[in-house]
Amino acid sequence: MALSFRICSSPLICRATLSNGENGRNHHANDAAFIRRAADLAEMSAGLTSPHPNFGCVITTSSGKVAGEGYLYAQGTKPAEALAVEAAGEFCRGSTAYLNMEPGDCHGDHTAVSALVQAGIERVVVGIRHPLQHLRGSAIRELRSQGIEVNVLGEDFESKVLEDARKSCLLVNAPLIHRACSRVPFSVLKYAMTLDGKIAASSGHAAWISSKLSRTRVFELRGRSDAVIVGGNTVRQDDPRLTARHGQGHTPTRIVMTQSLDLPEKANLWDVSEVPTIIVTQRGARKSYQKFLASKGVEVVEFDMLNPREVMEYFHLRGYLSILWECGGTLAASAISSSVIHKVVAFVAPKIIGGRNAPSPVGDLGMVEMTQALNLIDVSYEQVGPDMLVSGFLQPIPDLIPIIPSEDATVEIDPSVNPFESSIIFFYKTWDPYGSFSNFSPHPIQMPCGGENDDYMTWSSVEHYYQANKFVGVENPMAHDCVEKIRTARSPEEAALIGRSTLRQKPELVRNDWEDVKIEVMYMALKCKFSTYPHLKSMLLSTAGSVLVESSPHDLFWGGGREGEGLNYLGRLLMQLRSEYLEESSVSAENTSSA
Ligand SMILES: NC(=O)C1=CN([C@@H]2O[C@H](COP(=O)(O)OP(=O)(O)OC[C@H]3O[C@@H](n4cnc5c(N)ncnc54)[C@H](OP(=O)(O)O)[C@@H]3O)[C@@H](O)[C@H]2O)C=CC1
Ligand SMILES: Nc1c(N[C@@H]2O[C@H](COP(=O)(O)O)[C@@H](O)[C@H]2O)[nH]c(=O)[nH]c1=O
Repeated sequence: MALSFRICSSPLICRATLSNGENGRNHHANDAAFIRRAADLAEMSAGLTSPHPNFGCVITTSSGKVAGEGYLYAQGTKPAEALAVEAAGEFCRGSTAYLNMEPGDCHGDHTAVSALVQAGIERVVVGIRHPLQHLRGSAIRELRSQGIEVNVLGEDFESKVLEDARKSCLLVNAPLIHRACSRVPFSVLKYAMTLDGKIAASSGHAAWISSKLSRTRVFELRGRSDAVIVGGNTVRQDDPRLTARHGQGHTPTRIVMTQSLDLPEKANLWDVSEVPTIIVTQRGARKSYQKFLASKGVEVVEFDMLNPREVMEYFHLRGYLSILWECGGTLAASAISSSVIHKVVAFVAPKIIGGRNAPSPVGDLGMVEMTQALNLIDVSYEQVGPDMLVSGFLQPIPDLIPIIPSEDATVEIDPSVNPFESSIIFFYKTWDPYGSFSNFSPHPIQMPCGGENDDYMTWSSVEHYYQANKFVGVENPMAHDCVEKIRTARSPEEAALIGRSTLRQKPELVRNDWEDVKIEVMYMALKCKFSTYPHLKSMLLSTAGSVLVESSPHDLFWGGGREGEGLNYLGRLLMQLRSEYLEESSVSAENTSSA
């Protein structure tokens, strides 16, 4: 909803003009289908290039026909948006572009945004905002500043079918989202298991549990990972190659975690002619053997604390986005306990191997009751040849809902605020540190009575004035009574109670234009309050640069809501007032210096 209002002389009759934007559209099903298509396109480079931000773009004409598509092949190649614009040609004009993720123009590169603008795209639908904070929101703001209508799923319009489409956008960039929200790469634990829960025979022999088809899927999984990691014991037992076997495209680095460095002189992994191998080990382990490995071109990295989290934080710093854990149960248990595993992929083969000591996929987690079991979420089941592929998440993909409500509008109101750098000042109850910002604070205000004469009326609080205005100007004696009852209410809470209950029980007493004017009414009351009390005005000015959020968990219009899903209009109006005061003081400072 785009809202513009002009500042009027008297609040009682001022109108705010609502320009209803795209919310009226009910193309949700179409939007969802094309966003899902964009997410599918974004996947196209997986396995071909090193994991990177995955972008897909679908351009559709006003009649809903696909005019052009594109996806980002690899970092530094032509953006998906530019490719789709090229493919759509003159059909771009007046059309809609669907993006699984906000364009990632970075370091001054505006190729994606300018491609859409110059092509004459009229509307852009975005699955998710860019997860990386330094990029988040800038392309959306740039597109809007060029007059393009931009809808962000989950922020501008809600619906179940769109929620599913949005989920596909989160999934296709899970590694990037995790990079934005944590200091470890996105990790998938993958294993093949017999029906009786073994990952090898009691002898340690494991070739093969899963079918050829399943192992082809594993090669794909490896291809979309930056690295594959195993424990020392798996190297000793299997002498694995851990390659993607696809002949072209991306080959993941192979990592071995070993405390003892007790590894064989000869191993497939020491052949680094095509794929690098990195050994991560305890500091000081077997120095001579380290030299031997180095002579083979195998990189050795030492850790004081060799544990999965330290190792993952290290590879996060090396820019790895996605790791495939193909280790045995011992290391798997350690990785799960360190909560570095986000997703589990298990190939269950219809085989029985038995063996009391045969190894299982996950070693000791210290759990003794079934109620302690870790439940996977978003579990999916797929038959792959004779095997059953069960995959699910141990940790949900962070949802990226703005950490502040209405982040775009916030930046528009007060450009000095960076939604992700600035502090956020929450206020709600009058006894909070910034409780005086609340409408319930006991600061009487003098407001014009409206009409010809310049009479003023005293209201005990902003809340009294705001609630009474719901019923002002309604030709009904009951409405007049209501205004009087609210005006004389002994507390702001009482005034709010009368106003809210009357609005619910007797809607016919509410003025017709209330939805149009309520923001203006509130603005004028706040302007009066902060102009009347200098200490309140200086308190407001002292918050410069911070985001102000009324942390009401249930008032999703004036408040910010529990997870920032509220519109936070009270916070917005206070930030707008603050900007105006700051503007006034900088203008008067200039005048005095030039005088
Ligand atoms: N079916 C399947 O999908 C798979 C089956 N397997 C099978 O599983 C068996 C190997 O399982 P497992 O013995 O559990 O081997 P792991 O792959 O779990 O390796 C365990 C070794 O990892 C090293 N390590 C380094 N840091 C840690 C840590 N923080 N916590 C735990 N271990 C650490 C140690 O090596 P070190 O001793 O050198 O110090 C440890 O002995 C083999 O038979 C193999 O065939 C293995 C992988 C997949
Ligand atoms: N046995 C077994 C798996 N074992 C895993 O695969 C590794 C061998 O990989 P490579 O040397 O590239 O063929 C081995 O070390 C272990 O990590 N994987 C599976 O998908 N299915 C199976 O049945």
